[in-house]
Amino acid sequence: MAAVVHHEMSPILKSTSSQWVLQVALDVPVSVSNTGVFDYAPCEVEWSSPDDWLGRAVLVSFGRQQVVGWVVGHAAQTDVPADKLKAISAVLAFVPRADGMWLQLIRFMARYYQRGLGEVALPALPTALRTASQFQEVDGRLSLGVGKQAWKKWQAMSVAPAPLSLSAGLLLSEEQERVLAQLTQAAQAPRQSPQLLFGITGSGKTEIYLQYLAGVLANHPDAQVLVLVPEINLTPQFYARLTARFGDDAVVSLHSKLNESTRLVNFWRASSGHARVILGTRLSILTQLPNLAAIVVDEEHDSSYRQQEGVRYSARDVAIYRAHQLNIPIILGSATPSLETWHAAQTGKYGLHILRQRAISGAKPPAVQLVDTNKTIMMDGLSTALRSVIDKTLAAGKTSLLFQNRRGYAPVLYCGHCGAVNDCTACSAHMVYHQTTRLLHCHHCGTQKRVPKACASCGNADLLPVGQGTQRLEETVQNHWKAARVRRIDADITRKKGQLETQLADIAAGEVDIIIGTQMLAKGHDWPNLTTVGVLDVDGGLFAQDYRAPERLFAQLQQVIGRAGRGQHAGHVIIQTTFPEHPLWRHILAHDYESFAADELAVRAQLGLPPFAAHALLQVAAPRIKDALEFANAARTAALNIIDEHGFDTLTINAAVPMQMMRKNAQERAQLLIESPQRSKLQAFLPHWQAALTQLKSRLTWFVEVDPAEI
Ligand SMILES: Nc1ncnc2c1ncn2[C@@H]1O[C@H](COP(=O)(O)OP(=O)(O)OP(=O)(O)O)[C@@H](O)[C@H]1O
Ligand SMILES: [Zn+2]
Repeated sequence: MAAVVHHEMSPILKSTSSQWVLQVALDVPVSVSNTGVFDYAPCEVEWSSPDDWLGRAVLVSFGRQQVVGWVVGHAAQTDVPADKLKAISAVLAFVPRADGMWLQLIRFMARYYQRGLGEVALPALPTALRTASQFQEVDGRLSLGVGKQAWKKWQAMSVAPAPLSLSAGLLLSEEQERVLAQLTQAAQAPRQSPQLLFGITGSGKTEIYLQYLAGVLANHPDAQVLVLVPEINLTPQFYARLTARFGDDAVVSLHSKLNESTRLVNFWRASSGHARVILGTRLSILTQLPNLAAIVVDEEHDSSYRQQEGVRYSARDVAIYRAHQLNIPIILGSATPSLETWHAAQTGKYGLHILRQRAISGAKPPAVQLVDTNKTIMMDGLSTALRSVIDKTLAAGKTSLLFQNRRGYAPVLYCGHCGAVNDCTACSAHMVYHQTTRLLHCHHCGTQKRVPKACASCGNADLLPVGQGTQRLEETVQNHWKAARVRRIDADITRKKGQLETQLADIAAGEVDIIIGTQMLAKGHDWPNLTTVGVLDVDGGLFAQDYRAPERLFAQLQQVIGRAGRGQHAGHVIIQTTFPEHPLWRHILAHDYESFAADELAVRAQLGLPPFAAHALLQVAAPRIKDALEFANAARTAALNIIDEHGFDTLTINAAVPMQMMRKNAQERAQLLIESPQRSKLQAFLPHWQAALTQLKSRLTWFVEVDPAEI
């Protein structure tokens, strides 16, 4: 395993002539350069072999700017004329050198997701390290701008892999013990395969991860382990459990809400091999970890693992590749596995380990009751049954959670006179009325505007907020239960620094009676005092168009239901619905993921949808839909030509169509879906198509998403 060394600040050296050129990956879109790799001459360094350059972060001039890049290869020749070939400006010793495995990972991602190497590789660095202007020349040496203090702090740290200070784990239940033994056994196999830990909510998966990882870390004094969680707001609780078990010095977290200085130090600690336990959100899967020995992906089904900007990848899938590449164990944990993972476990491709009971003895899955809102008197969205359960919960000194997956006050501001609603001018969407800011917000493009005094169409001054969001629910609840301590948790409160932390701390301290929250709250949290959950207004999800909608809704409901009754006290869940006959409820009432998954997989198999097929989706955006469709149709013709020429016979090229939400951010969007029952056929086709698309030389924005989240 690699030793940990501290880097000196690197000298800036002038160029020399050389027999070979270096290939440097830069973060430019694929529409500019298919590969994202550019040739440079080496600058003068103490190393003699071109191999010594591999994996170094460097500063180079590109156009009129200095930019940061990675050296990913070298070659004997270049097409760049000698007088045009520029030399590398400096080697950035602030970035630990990447090893061959990491370069291979980046290559795999670029190929699989059809993007440039630099587009994949550069986001692996904290912003301060990939921004050329942050590097300043002082006395012939490079110094870091904003990161200077962080660098000093890191330089003062011990360079060796951090020692663990291990605390004893909990005494495992029989079931946990058995699963831990199975996982340990699986880790002995000569060829590792992913292991699915399918455990109901509250079954003690986290404790198993901790004890499993303790074993891995004890095996080797340098070993590093990576724990992925889907959401930043899950990191504080998880971090606390990790540091309590492994010691403060051994654990770092990596996510985008850290301040730049902490982010830098944590990045150095992780990428140098110093930190032993790395807790991160999806972006951390790109971090170089020289001694990586095991990976855990918690809530593996969660859609937050999909990167939706820039290179669109699934961090879960990249984690699986990374484990495969290094032949190290990977555990995928979930109470509601993704159907892809479940299918792989059913067919024996992945190991399967099941926890059917709650970890705390006596704790049971909560009783779930459906309330037919057609047949009951509703008061401000709350049924009589729900109100009376909340009354009882309050009287018992316990906590209730109301799940309302829509933030803001009301989703529509409606003119009672002419029926006009307030729509976003840039998106095909209504603007949501927010009472806290007294503004209309577009949840798609972020536009905000003042609430109009009167209807723009007819002048009527009486505009009505219609429908319910979390803010309105908060108001209703507080009016109804005047003495109750009510807290709302949704994405809006996270904008104020520290507010989320305070709210979560209040809840954990048992100082909250009624919690109102969106899906942000639904997962992962462990509050023993929470006994009652009310689910409001999820009917929209029953009839959504996307084929993954039932899977998402089932997972979301299982998660939110799973927050109730985790301690010694029985839980009670009330779901309000206008469609009590919908088949999904049968599985929910029975807490039966397996029957749900079997039904859903049968549908997918019949329709030839993932995991029984692979998808790639072209998305095109233009000011006018006509132009977007024109490009998508040209892309379709190009695809058909490639199939004619190369004979990729199993591919289906669908028609180019406007996207379901056509307008967004003042752009109109079209899409084109390509399907194949065999992933390898689709993968073989994509590079040809990507090259053809680049040839179309359009100024429109377009990209291809491999394994798209939604179609
Ligand atoms: N062996 C054990 N003995 C006693 N308590 C345990 C044991 N294992 C876990 N617990 C406790 O049970 C509760 C639930 O465990 P944990 O949060 O790990 O469940 P989980 O399976 O990760 O749940 P979820 O999927 O809902 O997040 C926690 O309070 C945890 O401390
Ligand atoms: Zn908008």
